[in-house]
Amino acid sequence: MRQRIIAGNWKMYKTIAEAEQFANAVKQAELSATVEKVICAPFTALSALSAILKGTEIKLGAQNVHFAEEGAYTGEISPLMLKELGVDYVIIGHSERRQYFNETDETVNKKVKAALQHGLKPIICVGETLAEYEANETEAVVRRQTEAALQGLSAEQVSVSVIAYEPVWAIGTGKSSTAENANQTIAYIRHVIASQFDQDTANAVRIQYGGSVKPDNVAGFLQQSDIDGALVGGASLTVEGYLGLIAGASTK
Ligand SMILES: O=C(CO)COP(=O)(O)O
Repeated sequence: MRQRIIAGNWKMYKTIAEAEQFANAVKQAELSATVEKVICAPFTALSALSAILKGTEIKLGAQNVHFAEEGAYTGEISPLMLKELGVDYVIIGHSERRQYFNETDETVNKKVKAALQHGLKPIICVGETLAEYEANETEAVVRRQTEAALQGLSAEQVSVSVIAYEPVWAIGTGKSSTAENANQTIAYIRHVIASQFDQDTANAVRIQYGGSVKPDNVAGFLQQSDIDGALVGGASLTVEGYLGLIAGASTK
């Protein structure tokens, strides 16, 4: 049985003070132990959050990482720096980074390998654009992105990774995919992994859905056969929203 995982992707929101306020509020709450809980915060807030959340079940994630340990890469953050901050997960290949910052399937693969090499668990984002969806290219796109991201990994490394299927047309729009359609695409991604590696690895890897997930729809996604969690933007920014997502993900 795969453990459910809810990750909040705060994107470029929350100053350190706002992040501290959020963390101090959430750590007071009774949280379901069955769901793995992650907050992917801006780099600037990671140190403060690490101190506040130490000893709680809430894990820290980053939203990007460079593939080099160090070097002349102005503005970048290395896996070593994230590990030093107590970060467990790192989002790699988010569609906003593919769209605005030239992230490619090749750089995603390099970053995934570097993250795993330094003990970070990648949350690897795949998903089609609206144009690709309307052209019935969803499966071709997620196959290409998944195979490229996982190329050269061991079965064990894939098993500890997380994939996030995020149809770009559902991100920030309020128009999520249906639970059934999301499950169909995620089952296809699992099939791709079974072909690239083996069925046991495909059965072990956790695959999230992301794209307008809210406390009032998260349970519907998690009740699907192949969906193991959610990667959530907007709804994870408030304490009430984040707690609601955890509660919704805890229902059978
Ligand atoms: O991009 C997302 C998470 O990485 C989804 O964002 P929303 O939940 O705001 O649609």
